[in-house]
Amino acid sequence: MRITIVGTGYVGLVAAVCLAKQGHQVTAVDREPVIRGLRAGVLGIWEPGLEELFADGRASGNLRWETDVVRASLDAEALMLAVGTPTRPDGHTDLSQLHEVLAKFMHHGDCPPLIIVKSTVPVGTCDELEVSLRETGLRTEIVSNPEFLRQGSAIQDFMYPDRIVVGCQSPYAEAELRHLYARIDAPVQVCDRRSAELIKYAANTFLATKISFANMMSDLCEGYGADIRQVMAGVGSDRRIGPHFLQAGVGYGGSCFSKDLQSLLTSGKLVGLSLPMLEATAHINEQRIPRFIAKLISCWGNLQGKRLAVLGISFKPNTNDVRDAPFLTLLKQCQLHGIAVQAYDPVVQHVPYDGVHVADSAYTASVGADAIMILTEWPQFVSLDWARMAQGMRQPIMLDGRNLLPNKAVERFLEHDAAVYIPVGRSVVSCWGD
Ligand SMILES: NC(=O)C1=CN([C@@H]2O[C@H](COP(=O)(O)OP(=O)(O)OC[C@H]3O[C@@H](n4cnc5c(N)ncnc54)[C@H](O)[C@@H]3O)[C@@H](O)[C@H]2O)C=CC1
Ligand SMILES: O=C(O)[C@H]1O[C@H](OP(=O)(O)OP(=O)(O)OC[C@H]2O[C@@H](n3ccc(=O)[nH]c3=O)[C@H](O)[C@@H]2O)[C@H](O)[C@@H](O)[C@@H]1O
Repeated sequence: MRITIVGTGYVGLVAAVCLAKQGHQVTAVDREPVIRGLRAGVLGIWEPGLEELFADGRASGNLRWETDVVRASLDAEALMLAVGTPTRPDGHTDLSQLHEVLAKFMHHGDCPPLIIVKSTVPVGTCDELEVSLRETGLRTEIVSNPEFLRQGSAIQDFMYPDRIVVGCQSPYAEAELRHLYARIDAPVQVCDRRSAELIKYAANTFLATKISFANMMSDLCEGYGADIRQVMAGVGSDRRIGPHFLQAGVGYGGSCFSKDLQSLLTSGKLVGLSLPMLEATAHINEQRIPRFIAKLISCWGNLQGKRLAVLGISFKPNTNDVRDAPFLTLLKQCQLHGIAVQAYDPVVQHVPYDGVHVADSAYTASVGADAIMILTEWPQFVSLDWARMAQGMRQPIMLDGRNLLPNKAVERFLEHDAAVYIPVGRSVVSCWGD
C-alpha cells in the first residue's frame, strides 16, 4: 500500500519503519527541522530496535521523507495522522495539529481516499473531521485506528499487538485496513468510530487505575507491615485480574496516561458526568512524589543543604523520553525544599532544567549524597556495587521507588554503618536489622 504518515514523533516513526519493513511504500511527513534530522539519520528517540529498522527502511527504498504533506500524498492510497494531541490547560484536547494538516488538503481541494486517525482523539472527533471535509466537497472516509504501543517496547508492540482496533463506516475502509495490517498476526476488532476512539481512552485510564490501585494498597501495606509485592502477586494470580500493571512505586508518568485521563474527564463533563473513579486515579498519582518527599523529611529532619542522588530520569526504562516523568515532579519539589539533585540515567544525559546536575555514572551521582532515590527501574541499576554506592554517600539512605533491588543488593548496601533501605509498600530495613 502507498501510505503517507504525518507526524514522526514516537508513534509516527515507529509506524513508518514497521510498515516499511512489511513492504508498504511509506512517505513520512513532519516539519522541516525534524525531516532534516531524519534525512541526516538523527532519530531523536531512543527505542530498542528502532535504529535497525530505520536503516532497513532507507536501504529498501520503502521509506521516504517529505515536508510538504500535499505533495507527499499525491498518489497515496491512505493518509495516516500520528500528530500530537496534547491537553490544553483547560483540560480540553488540543486538536490544532490535526486541523492544520486537514486544512492543507481542504485548501488544495483533494485528499487521499482514506484518512487513518492513529493519534488519540476524543470521542466524536472523527465524525467532526469528516463533516468538515464534506463541507469543502472532499469525499475522503475517516477511520479511527488507535495505537496501543508502549515506549520501550514500541517495535515489538506494533508488530505483535494484542489487537488492532478499526473504527470505520464502510466495507471499503475495513478492507483497506485489513490489507494494511495483513502481515500482523493479531485479532482485528471492527467497530463504529466512536467506540474505537473510546476504547483507546478506556484502555489507558484502566491501566492507570490499576497502577493507582496498587499504589493505594502499598500505602496500606506500609501502615500494617504487609508486603505489597506479596499482596499484588496474590491478587494478580487471579486470572480475572491478571498480574500486569500492579507494580507499586513512584506513580505513572509519560506523555499519555495523565493527558488521556484529563481528556476523558473533560469528555465526561461535556455530557454531565464526573467520572469519580478517574478523579481518584489522578489524585493518588499526584500524591506519590510528595509521599516520597515526606519520607525524606522524616529521615533528614532539616532539609537545608541536603543532596539527593536520583537514579533514573526517563519515565520508564528503555526510552529516553522524559515527558511527564516522575523525575520532573521530584525535581520541582526538591527545588521548593532547597534540596540539591544529582541524577544519573543510562540514556538521558541532559535535562533542560536548572537545579540538577546530571552525572556520568551512578557512582558519581551518589558521591556526597544524603540519600539515593531509584525512580526508574533500569535493569543495570541492579548490578551496581551497592556497597561502593553506600561508601561514597554522606548518609547511606536509599529509597527504592520501584522496589527494584533484590535482597543481595540490599544486603550489600546495608553493610555500611547506619545504612537504611526504604522500599515501597514494605517495611523499612536498616543495618541494625529492623
Ligand atoms: N507516545 C506514545 O507512546 C503513544 C502515543 N499515542 C498517541 O499518538 C499521538 C502522537 O503521539 P507522539 O508520537 O508521542 O507525539 P509527538 O508529539 O512525539 O509527535 C508528534 C509529531 O507530529 C509532528 N507534527 C505536528 N503537527 C504537524 C504538521 N502539521 N505537519 C507535520 N508534522 C506535524 C510534530 O513535529 C511531531 O514530530 C498522540 O495522540 C498520542 O496520544 C498513542 C499510543 C502511544
Ligand atoms: O497511549 C499511550 O501513549 C500508551 O501509554 C502506555 O504506554 P507507555 O506510557 O509507553 O508506558 P507504560 O508501560 O504503560 O508505563 C507508563 C507509566 O506507568 C508506570 N507503571 C507501569 C506499570 C506498573 O505496574 N506500574 C507503574 O508505575 C511506568 O513506570 C510508567 O511511568 C500504555 O501502556 C500503552 O498501551 C499506550 O499505547
